[in-house]
Amino acid sequence: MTIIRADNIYYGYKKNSSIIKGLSLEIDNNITALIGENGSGKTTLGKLLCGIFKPTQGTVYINNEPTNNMSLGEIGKTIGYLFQNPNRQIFALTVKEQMLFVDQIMDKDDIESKTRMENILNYFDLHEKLNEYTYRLSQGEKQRLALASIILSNPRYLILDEPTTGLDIIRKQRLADYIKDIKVEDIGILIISHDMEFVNENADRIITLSKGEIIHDTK
Ligand SMILES: Nc1ncnc2c1ncn2[C@@H]1O[C@H](COP(=O)(O)OP(=O)(O)OP(=O)(O)O)[C@@H](O)[C@H]1O
Repeated sequence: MTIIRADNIYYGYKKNSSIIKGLSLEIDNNITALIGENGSGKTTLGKLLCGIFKPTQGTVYINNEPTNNMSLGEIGKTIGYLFQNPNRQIFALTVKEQMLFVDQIMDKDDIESKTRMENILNYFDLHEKLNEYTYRLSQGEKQRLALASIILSNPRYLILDEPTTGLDIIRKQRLADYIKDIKVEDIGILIISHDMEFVNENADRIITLSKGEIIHDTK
């Protein structure tokens, strides 16, 4: 089932120069990896697919709906995006506040959402950090908190930009296990990564980008 579709999209940061050049792509709810050399446009494409950027030409569809006029909030109900730098995602003073912020947005029954929050924090080994200031967390802990808070909002699809950066071997394995677990729940994932070992072990499909164009797709 196609979740995200890009139809002949273009995007550039400067006038008359495109980073993404007439790219078309269909992504289903599998585990897809997006690889390519530095500067090939992976992060730019990830941000286009989740609506942070709007294409200068062409259209991105989510569940067959064009996203041109959708707000980031609307898209965010379906797609969760993990920034390459977790500092861009973490804005609350403490771990608990970061998680509760998402919770309040979700507007769910208290006990149910509290249990869900605790389970997710346990899963990412953050339960003992509940009252910790976020600025005191290590890079790997920030990465896990950013991911935990996205997952709490229950997205149908996840875009993870360099999710293994700053993770040790055990945490990387935990992330791989998590990816397998949520695949069972029918949540699709796009992993943007340079970590070929992680990609080869976990992805069902590998898309290679070069100079803003798809040059290889194992689908
Ligand atoms: N905010 C920006 N303003 C101007 N140019 C930008 C901006 N962000 C990215 N670029 C340029 O766009 C191109 C693609 O960048 P992008 O971050 O999408 O590549 P990437 O494949 O994710 O790279 P990396 O593997 O290094 O993370 C690069 O040449 C980069 O310098």
